Amino acid sequence: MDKLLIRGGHALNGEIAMSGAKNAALPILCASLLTAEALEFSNVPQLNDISTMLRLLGDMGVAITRDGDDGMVCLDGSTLNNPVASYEMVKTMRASILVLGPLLARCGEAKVSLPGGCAIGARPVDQHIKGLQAMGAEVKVEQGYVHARASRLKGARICTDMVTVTGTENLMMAACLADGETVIENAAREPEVVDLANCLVAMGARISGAGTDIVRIQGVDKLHGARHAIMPDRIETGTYLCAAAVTGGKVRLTRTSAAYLDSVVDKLLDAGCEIVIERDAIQLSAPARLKSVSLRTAPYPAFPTDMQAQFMAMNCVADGVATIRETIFENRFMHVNELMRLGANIQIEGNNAVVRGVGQLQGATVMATDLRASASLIIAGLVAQGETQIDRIYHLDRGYERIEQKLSALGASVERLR
Ligand SMILES: CC(=O)N[C@H]1[C@@H](OP(=O)(O)OP(=O)(O)OC[C@H]2O[C@@H](n3ccc(=O)[nH]c3=O)[C@H](O)[C@@H]2O)O[C@H](CO)[C@@H](O)[C@@H]1O
Ligand SMILES: C=C(OP(=O)(O)O)C(=O)O
Repeated sequence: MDKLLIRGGHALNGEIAMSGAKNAALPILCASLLTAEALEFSNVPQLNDISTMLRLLGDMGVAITRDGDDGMVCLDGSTLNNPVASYEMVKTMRASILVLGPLLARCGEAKVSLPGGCAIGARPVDQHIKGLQAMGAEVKVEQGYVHARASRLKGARICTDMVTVTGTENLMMAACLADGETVIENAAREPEVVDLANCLVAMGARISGAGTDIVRIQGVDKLHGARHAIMPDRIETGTYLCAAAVTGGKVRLTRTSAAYLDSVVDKLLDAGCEIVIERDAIQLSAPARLKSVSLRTAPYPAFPTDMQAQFMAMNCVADGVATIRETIFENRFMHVNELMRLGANIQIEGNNAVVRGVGQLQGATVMATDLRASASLIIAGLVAQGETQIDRIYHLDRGYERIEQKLSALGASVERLR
């Protein structure tokens, strides 16, 4: 199993380009299930989750052409013949549930394994199922699989119990081919939902309100082929900003946008960083010592849960005491014990973590437990004295494209041990 060895103490300086967003690319690839015409996507990141999704779509009969080097992926759903997502596929990637809505809408049936819990929480999919039932689907959950049938879905008014990102995406895709209008209330406003909606509209869907909490979809008989460029990864961007901030560095991140990062940029300014926003780049200059910043995670446009662990790592070496409140996932503090192995001072009280900044972290061997926890350990390792070895980095390869090359290009000492 691959490990990462980091020799801390190098300030990150220079310029690197950001990749396409994992969490936009995953639902957008699933949109290929909605049409028999070809789709061409650019800026698709090379990540394990993307390979898993392409394998899953391939299993279902979608024809795939991928040019790894330039992020192009072409999908042709005219040969779709197997509306089934097996446990073997789904267990490695929760986002596989995103095939449920489009499969059902196009094929009239779908059999998709329940994703099950994961390190950060139970993550049920009851809202996805409730929404499809409201659209007239007959849904049974048996032997770990969701079996859904509907000769044609019917438009419906759906109000989800909580804001759910993939739930909104699944229902939005299903509604594109439903009979009549679907209204999703309490919809997720995440930029990735908007990117998916833009792609669906390019395919002929009739969607309004994406990016607000009420999305309206007027069903059409069929969708057609289209081209779409995946949006930049705001979480990858935020992660490199934190890495530069913690090491006292100065970086320019290109092929990205600050437009989706207001809450993160605000916290970095509060921490004492200087930030220059360009049209498709962001520059950050770190202060000699960061100030602690408290935060509370919540659905977009509030502070993203996917950046919580990275800010926790920054706060470990900042001046002062920060309170970090996680409100989205019930178990997203798995990185805390590992950060403490590096000398951090953190106390957990329910869904609050109180972080008291220390003068210096010390390198140690730590274990990555989930994707963003892994990122937080890298950030901590970059500023720790001596060597930090991070085990189980397969989590990292799900969501960060060429991370050791990108960090090395900024002057970090990072080595993959195989
Ligand atoms: C592939 C992808 O885009 N992943 C993102 C997506 O995950 P994902 O879409 O899985 O997360 P959700 O927005 O659905 O989850 C939000 C909360 O709602 C709960 N819930 C959700 C659906 C449901 O049917 N029932 C239910 O109880 C979840 O357990 C969680 O507590 O949004 C999360 C929250 O921004 C991010 O951390 C993930 O990176
Ligand atoms: C939790 C994440 O991803 P997923 O929903 O795919 O597990 C993430 O991107 O931080």
